[in-house]
Amino acid sequence: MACVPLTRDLCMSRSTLLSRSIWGANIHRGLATHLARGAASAAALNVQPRSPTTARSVQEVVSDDLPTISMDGRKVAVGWDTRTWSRFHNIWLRDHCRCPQCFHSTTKQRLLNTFEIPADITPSQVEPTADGLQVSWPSSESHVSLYPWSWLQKNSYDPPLGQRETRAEKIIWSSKIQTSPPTITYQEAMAEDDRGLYKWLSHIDRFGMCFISGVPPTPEATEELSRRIGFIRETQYGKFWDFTSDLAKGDTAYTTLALGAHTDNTYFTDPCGLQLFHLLSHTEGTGGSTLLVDGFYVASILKELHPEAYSILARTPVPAHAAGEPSALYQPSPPSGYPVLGHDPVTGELIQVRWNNDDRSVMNNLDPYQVEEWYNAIKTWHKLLTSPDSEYWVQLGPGTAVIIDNHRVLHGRSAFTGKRRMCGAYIGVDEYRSKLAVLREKFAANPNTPSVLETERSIWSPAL
Ligand SMILES: C[N+](C)(C)CCCC[C@H](N)C(=O)O
Ligand SMILES: O=C(O)CCC(=O)C(=O)O
Repeated sequence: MACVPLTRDLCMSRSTLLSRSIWGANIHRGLATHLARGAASAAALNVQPRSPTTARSVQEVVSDDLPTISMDGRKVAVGWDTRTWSRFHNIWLRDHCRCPQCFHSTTKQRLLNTFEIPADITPSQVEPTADGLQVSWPSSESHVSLYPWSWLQKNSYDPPLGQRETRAEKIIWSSKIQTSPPTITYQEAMAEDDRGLYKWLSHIDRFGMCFISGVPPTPEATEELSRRIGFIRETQYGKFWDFTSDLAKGDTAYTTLALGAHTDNTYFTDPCGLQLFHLLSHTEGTGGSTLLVDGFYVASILKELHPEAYSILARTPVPAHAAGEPSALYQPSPPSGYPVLGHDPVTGELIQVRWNNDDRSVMNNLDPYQVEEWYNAIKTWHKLLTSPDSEYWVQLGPGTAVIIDNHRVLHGRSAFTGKRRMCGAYIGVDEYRSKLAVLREKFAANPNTPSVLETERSIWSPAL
């Protein structure tokens, strides 16, 4: 649809211009997608109509269903309906051009030199099209950008429209989950079409853990299973671990001691994302049950019943160390550590639990007036963690592995006697979330559109 430039920064689509008496010539209707349509009033746009046209005529203008577009100063406003407008800075739009000159269509990396965009850049034309908002930029050779409406809605920042790629809803659980814990079979997990792998990772994403039944009771099969998700995260404990109570490594996991509910790697800046355990054998003794606790469930109760304690655990950094191996002395960066309850700085949602009281270092950063309330807070936290309502005890055995989200689910074990052989692996949180994102692209895409694997990954992928 050709554009008829009206003034420096305004344009009307030719058909719109010819077929309508347009209110405030810089207004046209656009694709309202699933949103109710309605006329935008001049007041809402803070725009002086170019001709004495009432808002009503704007409503009459709704012949096609494209959003209303307006430009004021350094922004383009998109009217999704009478109450819902998004404003995008010109420089922001230019910076996010996805044309092949500005954005590498294979590597999905920005090619445009952001820093050469004039601070006062203004479109020479803006036009709503069925494919999205089309913006022409003043330059020696005309440069046209196109922004799909759904992309603009997802990435609207003024205001946020709540259409961001939200993570799958979390299903928080108590000890009652033992009646039907999330489980997949080894065959499903290993199936080459990855559908079972997607089911497995979707369970982990929702529940924070998942059992895998029918696993051949060998370290080799367990390692192969772990690698289905991503490469194994190597640490001072090695890559794939196969351990017992021989203090082969300087950590109480390599003893017969009980381990209270904890998350691993609190001494790392970046604790592992997933941890898989498979008990290969336990002979000549008893005990060694596995403890699982949903840290998000316990945090939700703490927040409800003890908001002050929640707030202290959410803001007080906790130092930690791993110093049992002569060749290693781990502390997080910064050494002051991170709070027990970590939150998304944008959404405020709880996204991480970091808790290992055994690995906790010296609390030398506490506000002197905070010391006792901090200890009261962790006592309250511990009381909830160790309640029968929270603790899910399960006896693992050869053939049944369990994988946990180490940013959410705490684990532990009861003391034991005899010979007990456990194997497993860490997977990095980014490797886990990347694999889940790729599988979601493959399987959760709109069934009416070809799988993204048959086409290029969209340059409009919500993750980019
Ligand atoms: C898993 N594996 C047996 C290899 C090591 C266990 C290390 C446990 C450590 N205290 C932590 O909480 O991170
Ligand atoms: O031995 C177990 O069952 C668990 C050990 C443990 O908690 C760990 O390795 O982090």
